[in-house]
Amino acid sequence: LVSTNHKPYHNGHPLPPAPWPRLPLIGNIFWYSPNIASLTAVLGRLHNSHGPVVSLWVGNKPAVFLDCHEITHKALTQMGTIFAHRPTSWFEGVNSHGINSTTYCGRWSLLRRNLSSHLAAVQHATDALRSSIDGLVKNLESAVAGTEGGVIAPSEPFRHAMFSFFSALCYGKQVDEDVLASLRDLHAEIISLIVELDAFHLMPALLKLVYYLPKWRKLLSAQRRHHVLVTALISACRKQPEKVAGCYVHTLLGLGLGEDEMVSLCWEYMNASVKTTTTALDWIMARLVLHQDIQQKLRMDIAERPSGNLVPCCEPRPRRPFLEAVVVEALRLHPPAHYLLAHTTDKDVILDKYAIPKGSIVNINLANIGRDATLWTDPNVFMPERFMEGGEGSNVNCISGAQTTTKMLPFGAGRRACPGAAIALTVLQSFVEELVKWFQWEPLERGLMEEPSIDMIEKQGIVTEMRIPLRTRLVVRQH
Ligand code: HEM
Repeated sequence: LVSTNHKPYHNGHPLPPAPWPRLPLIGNIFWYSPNIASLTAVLGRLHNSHGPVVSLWVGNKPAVFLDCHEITHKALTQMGTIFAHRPTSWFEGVNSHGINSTTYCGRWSLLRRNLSSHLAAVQHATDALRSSIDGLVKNLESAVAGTEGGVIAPSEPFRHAMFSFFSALCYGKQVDEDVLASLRDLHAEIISLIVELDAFHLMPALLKLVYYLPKWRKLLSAQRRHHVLVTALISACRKQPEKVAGCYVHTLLGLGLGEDEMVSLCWEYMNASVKTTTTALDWIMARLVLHQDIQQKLRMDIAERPSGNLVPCCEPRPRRPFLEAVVVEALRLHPPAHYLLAHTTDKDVILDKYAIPKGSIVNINLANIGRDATLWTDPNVFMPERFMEGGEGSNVNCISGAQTTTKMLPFGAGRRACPGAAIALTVLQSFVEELVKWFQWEPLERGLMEEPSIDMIEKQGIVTEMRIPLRTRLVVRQH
C-alpha cells in the first residue's frame, strides 16, 4: 500500500491517512479490497503503518476505520449524538425501513423505544425459551442416536432453535411449523444471496452486471416471497390480536405503520437476532469443547444452583457468575460482528486530530478492541475467570448503552448500541446451561497429522462465523 495521501486536508485539518491512488467518483476501496474477506488484511496493513485511524474512499466519501478503544469511546459516548447517524445506502432491499438503517431522528427514537420496551417485557419469555431448548435437546439426541460415535455438527440445530424462539417473540406462538420452515428457508436464501452479491461492494457488482443480474433477480424474487409470507403473518395477528398480545408484531400494529415498514421491521428483528445468537452459540460451544476443564467447572457450578432463567415467575433470578463469565469471555474473543454497523456524522468534526467530514462512513473494529493486549492480559487466551469478582473484566457491562468502559463492545455502545443485548445474553446463558447439563461436549480424536480437533479460524462475512463449522462428539448424560 502506498502511504501518500493525495488530498490530506479538509478545512485546514488533516484527513485520516488513506492509500493512493484514488479515482474521482469511484474512490479506492474497491481497488484495494475487492470483497469483504480481503478488507481485514488491507486494514491490518494500513493500521500497522498509520495508526488507529485510517480511511479508504467509497466514491467521494471517506470510509474511516477506527481501531482503538479510547477514540471509539470518545466517538460513541462523548460525541454520541454526532456519531449516532447512519449512512444512507441506495441498496437496502428488505432492510429499507429497519431501525438500524433509519437515521437518528424522531422516527428512529419511536421505533427503538417500541422495540426496547417489547424486549424488556419478553426478557423472561420462559415458555418460548423452554420449548425451543427442549426441541433442540430432542434434535441433538436423535442426531446422536443416528450417527456412529455421536459425532455431530450442531450449528443447524442451533439455528433452528434460535429461529423458533425469536419467531415466537416476533409473530406469536400460533404460527404453523410449515410456515416457520418456509420463513426460515427464505431468510437463509436472502442472506446467502446478499453475501454472494457482496452488497457492501456494489461497485464491482455493477461492473459485472452480466454475472450479477441473475442473482439480483433471485434476490428480488426471494424478497417478494418473504414480503407475501410476512404480510400474511401480520394480517393473521391483526385479525386475532388477543392471541399475539405482547409479540413484536402486536406492538407494531399500534404505531400506524405501512405494510412495507412492518415487513422490514420483522425482517430486521429476525435477522438481527438469529444469526448473531447462533454464531455466538457456535463459538461458545467450540470453546467449551476445546477447554474441557472449563466445561467441567461450568457443569459443577450449574449443578449447585440453577440460573432461574427457565423458571417462570422466579423473582429475583439468582445470578450465576461463572456461566455469565463464560458467555461474556466468548463474546470478547469471538464477537459475532467484528465491526459495528456503519455510523456517520451530521457535521464536520475533529476526532483524534483528524478531520471527519460530514457524511463520512465511520466503521469501528470492535473485535480488535476486545483482543487489545494493552487492555487485556493474555488477550488471546480463553479465561472466563477474568470476568469474575476482582478480575480485570469485572467492571465491564456490555449491556448498558452508556458504558463507562468500552474495553469490549460486542453489542456496541452509546445511542446506537444493540437494543437486544440483554435478551441475547439471557438466551445464550439459558442455552449453554441446558446444553452442558444434557450433554458432554467432547473433541474429535486428533487426526494423523496432529491437527487440532477444532479449527478456530474465522470466516469473515456479515457475521464472523467459524471457517469450518463446529463438529463435536456428543455424549448424552444420565439424569
Ligand atoms: C449475540 C447477539 C447480538 C449481537 C452480538 C448484536 C450486536 C449488535 C451490534 C454490534 C449492533 C450495532 C451497534 C452499532 O452500530 O453501534 C447491533 C445493532 C442492533 N441490534 Fe443487535 N446484536 C445481537 C442480538 C440482537 C437481538 C436479539 C436483537 C433484537 C431482537 C437485536 C437488534 C438490533 C437492532 C435493531 C440494532 C440496530 C440499533 C440501532 O441502529 O439503533 N440484536 N447489534
